[in-house]
Amino acid sequence: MAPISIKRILISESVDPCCKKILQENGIQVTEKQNMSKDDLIAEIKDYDGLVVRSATKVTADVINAAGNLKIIGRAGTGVDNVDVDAATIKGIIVMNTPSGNTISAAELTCTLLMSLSRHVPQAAMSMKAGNWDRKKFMGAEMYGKILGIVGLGRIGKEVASRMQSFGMKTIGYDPITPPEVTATWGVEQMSLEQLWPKCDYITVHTPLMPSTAGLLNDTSFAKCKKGVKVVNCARGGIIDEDALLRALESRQCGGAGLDVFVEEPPKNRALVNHPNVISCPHLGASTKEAQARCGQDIALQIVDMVMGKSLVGAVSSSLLLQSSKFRFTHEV
Ligand SMILES: NC(=O)C1=CN([C@@H]2O[C@H](COP(=O)(O)OP(=O)(O)OC[C@H]3O[C@@H](n4cnc5c(N)ncnc54)[C@H](O)[C@@H]3O)[C@@H](O)[C@H]2O)C=CC1
Ligand SMILES: O=C(O)C(=O)COP(=O)(O)O
Repeated sequence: MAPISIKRILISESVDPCCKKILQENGIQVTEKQNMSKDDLIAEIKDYDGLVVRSATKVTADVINAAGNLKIIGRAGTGVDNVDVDAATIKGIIVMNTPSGNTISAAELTCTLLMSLSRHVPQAAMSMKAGNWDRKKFMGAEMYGKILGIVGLGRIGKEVASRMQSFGMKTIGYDPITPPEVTATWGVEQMSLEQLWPKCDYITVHTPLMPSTAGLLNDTSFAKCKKGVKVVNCARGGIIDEDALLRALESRQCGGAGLDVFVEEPPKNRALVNHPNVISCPHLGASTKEAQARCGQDIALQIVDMVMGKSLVGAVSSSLLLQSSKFRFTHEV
């Protein structure tokens, strides 16, 4: 592809310092400004031809339309649901992400939440800090022999499967794109969601957030689950409907939830976070030194490649492609 001139980039979140270093070494001027309001970003963006974000910056149509010179939006991470890709595409702005940089970290946090749910580790730790020694209250259950349903069998779903298999869990799953013959080689038996819901002791979701996955786990699907099913959402807030989850927790249809992500971050739904059977994190799936270093480096190198006219690895070229994350990334050399 033809080289694209990028002179000034705004990094609007805490991205690993290697990103700035690589960009600067390649002659790009970099400004870092965090915690900007939407109005601040709208006022600021017109001065830049590149923007690097994580998940907190909402790159809405307003922001994109205010950006006279913007040529690229780089997402140092996986999900691009915080970027209006349609609006960017209309303006010819390239959106690219670094989809594999945080896979292992997100999978590890998912497994941590699954295990914490089974043994009440966060609740027990809080009880200890309060001076208690309560061995009866925190009776747990083994993971061994239990059934884990994995909804979304992409990069992270696959890594979660292999890790939880090592604890003796049986892994089943559903994905409309990854073929069952492929997941069978990872030890994951695929079936329809209707078949999956009633079988699972634990369910974890690993799809992107899009219209077809919003509220995937809702009142109707919870009603089809085993009583006491435990659920984890380390993907995106809203894939498990938060109001339905609270209702299921209150009726004990759901026995516990591990949540890393929320519809609004920080979450306004305090009843959910404060529920005794909910353990939660402030969107920490990708927050490891290793994942941040990879994502920071990958996004910088991808931008430099683009400036050099080398390739378009990781470009989200149209919103249509987003419908299926399998086809989200074009590689044009
Ligand atoms: N908590 C965190 O910090 C992190 C969260 N994430 C989230 O995890 C999501 C998944 O990441 P990856 O595994 O890397 O993506 P991926 O693209 O490799 O896998 C997603 C899978 O979901 C499948 N899928 C799409 N629609 C579906 C549906 N209706 N039902 C079931 N499966 C469906 C796709 O076919 C694909 O195989 C990201 O989109 C992002 O939102 C990713 C990294 C860190
Ligand atoms: O990569 C993703 O999709 C994530 O959710 C990680 O988000 P973050 O970069 O930590 O704001």
